[in-house]
Amino acid sequence: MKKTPLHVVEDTIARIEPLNQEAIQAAEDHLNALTKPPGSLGKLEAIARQAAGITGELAADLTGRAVIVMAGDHGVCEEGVSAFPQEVTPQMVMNFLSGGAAVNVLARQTGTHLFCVDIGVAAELTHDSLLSRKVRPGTGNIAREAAMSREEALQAIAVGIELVHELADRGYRMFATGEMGIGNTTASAAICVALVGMTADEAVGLGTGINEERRRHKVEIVQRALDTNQPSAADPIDVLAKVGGLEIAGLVGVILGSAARRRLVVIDGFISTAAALVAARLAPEAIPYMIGSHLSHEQGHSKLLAAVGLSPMIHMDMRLGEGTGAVLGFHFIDAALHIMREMATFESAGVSKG
Ligand SMILES: Cc1cc2ncn([C@H]3O[C@H](COP(=O)(O)O)[C@@H](O)[C@H]3O)c2cc1C
Ligand SMILES: O=C(O)c1cccnc1
Repeated sequence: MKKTPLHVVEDTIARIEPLNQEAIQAAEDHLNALTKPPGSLGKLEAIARQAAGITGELAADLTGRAVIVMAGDHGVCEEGVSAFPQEVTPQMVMNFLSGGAAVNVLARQTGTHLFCVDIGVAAELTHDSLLSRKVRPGTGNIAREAAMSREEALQAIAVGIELVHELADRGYRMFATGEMGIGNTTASAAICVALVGMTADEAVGLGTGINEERRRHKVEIVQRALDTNQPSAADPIDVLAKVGGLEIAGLVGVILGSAARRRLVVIDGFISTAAALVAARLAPEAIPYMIGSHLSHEQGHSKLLAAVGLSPMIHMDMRLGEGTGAVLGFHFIDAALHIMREMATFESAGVSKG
């Protein structure tokens, strides 16, 4: 009998193990034997320790890597919350599939395979490389109704989990989260208000580039979404279903699945971090498998990252999404692993210790 989405989610969470402390200690000992003052490579050292704790290896080969771009539409677009129309979502999906989006370029530079999933685009899409896993064609308008049912939220999480299992079985060892969905900074801001306790004004940013007047309107819409739906802060799936998004739910699954399969998962910007927060609230044991990539220019990202317990690797003033920041972050993970593999030790180089 096929497992229900609820079982898939529960089994996945139950499988998440703590990091390998012995491997972390071995990485720490190796880092301290290298020709540098202890700790002087900062976050590169933290990444090396984390990668060791996840993989159980001193310097794992993480060349098999994928960015998973979940695409879904948002009913709340009818409230005028984005600078761009909803049709851009399917149009960008086709752009990902033909290799022309920013994330494609950055993925190619880091040897990353891109998988694009239609988990909820409000248009019929067919393409040989598109993973068609539509749970429903777009969410409900959260200013008036729930984004989706609880069952649909669980189904979308299960889509992400099952994809990670499939890719992990095919040899992928590291994942990046990516998304496309016009209107999804509104849903992400609503998640921040519901789960972090930020005010709508703190959580709402400019998204694709609205002006301050439209941002004020977006704040009101987010507040209305919370007043209408009354999500329960104690129940992350309730929050996801009532004010979230299908692509956000899919990414919750990607993150939980990565943790269950002991894969490092690099979290992109504001929207991906909203998914990371839901995953963290469902399964705090998944947090050690996550790495924050960059600090998005989107207002609220810094508080959101802190709520998950992540510290971004880079500050590039980016505010695009798609997985761009996460894939860029792969360069730094590669840098950390090269240090582990190639640097001389005090002993091998004949350098005196302090
Ligand atoms: C051409 C284009 C490409 C994008 N790639 C990612 N996003 C980003 O912008 C959207 C969120 O912003 P908002 O909530 O303001 O709509 C998401 O689709 C996100 O991935 C894009 C947006 C546009 C216009
Ligand atoms: O940080 C992000 O992910 C982001 C910010 C603005 C618009 N789209 C994505």
